[in-house]
Amino acid sequence: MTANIDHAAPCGRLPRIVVFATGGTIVSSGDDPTQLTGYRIKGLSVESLIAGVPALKRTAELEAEQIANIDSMSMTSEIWMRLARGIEAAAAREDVDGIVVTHGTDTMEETAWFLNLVLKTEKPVVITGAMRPATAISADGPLNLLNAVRVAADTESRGKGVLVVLNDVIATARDATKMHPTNVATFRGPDLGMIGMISGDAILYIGASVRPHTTATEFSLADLSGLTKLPRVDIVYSHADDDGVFVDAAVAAGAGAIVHAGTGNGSIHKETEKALVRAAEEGVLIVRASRTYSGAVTPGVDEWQRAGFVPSGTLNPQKARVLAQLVLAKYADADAGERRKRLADAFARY
Ligand SMILES: NC(=O)CC[C@H](N)C(=O)O
Repeated sequence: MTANIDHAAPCGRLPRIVVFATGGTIVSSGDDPTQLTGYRIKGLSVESLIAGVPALKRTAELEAEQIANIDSMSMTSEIWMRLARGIEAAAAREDVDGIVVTHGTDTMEETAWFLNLVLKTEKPVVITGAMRPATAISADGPLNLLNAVRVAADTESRGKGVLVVLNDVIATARDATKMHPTNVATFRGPDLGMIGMISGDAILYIGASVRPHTTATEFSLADLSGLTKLPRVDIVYSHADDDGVFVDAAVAAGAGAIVHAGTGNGSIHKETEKALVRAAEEGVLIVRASRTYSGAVTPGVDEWQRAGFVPSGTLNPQKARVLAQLVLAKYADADAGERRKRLADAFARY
């Protein structure tokens, strides 16, 4: 069904959307319009971004809140928690119809996935950013922001989980993945996660995620109330000549879980396997993900299953890491066996 923004405003007033800004390319500046890489955040604020898109005024009543102003490769779980608390407070307000988050694209998928698992709201939460800095020729940020606000203002976007909107695509937080370092069509790939599109000013949904999200997950901000950051989980990336050095380093650094970004179907080098089995025996949770970035990782050989390694299914390594962090946070007091069972259940469910 098509919903046009002109028809989405609740009874005679413009929808009220709260924009939470965290930084990213969308507020970055180059030295001149042709500088498309190597730019930096140089003091542009979310207000200046909004002021540069006059059409926003006709689309929604906007409120802006700056949560951070960083490049998202330096994102932290401390910011995630602050952001999630801000969103929940805004979403609880009766006069607020939707939420937009502006964010760098590097870790956008991780932030979106975290929010998708913990937020307890049916109101639309849309995350957007840009691939070209605000100063660039053909900057993509202004239209992405306008489209994100349109999607957040559309009543059809309610209850769909956190949505990633970039380059006219509406994708689920679960499946959207950054696939290109510079192209504006970076969120794409074999498992794109696209459930809708923006065509002109029309918003067209063509699907929905069947995995539980937001109000239907076991996770919430209440589980994280005593924490200033999420538990440590490291990703170890496999390759020829691999060995257990980084696994041992992760255990020594206090990792509660390790996500192994294996070759192929979550495969593990025989030298690394010894270190992972040792880590599992010490109670560290082990997730087998894949560096192939598509398809599903299945349970694998008997030895891996006996050691309690959990296959990541269709979650990529960085999203598997976030899910493992939430399991560790929620089930911190459980014994190792129970925690591992919760982890396996979470990967099967979400
Ligand atoms: N296109 C981008 O947003 C990437 C720029 C920056 N590295 C960030 O993620 O914030």
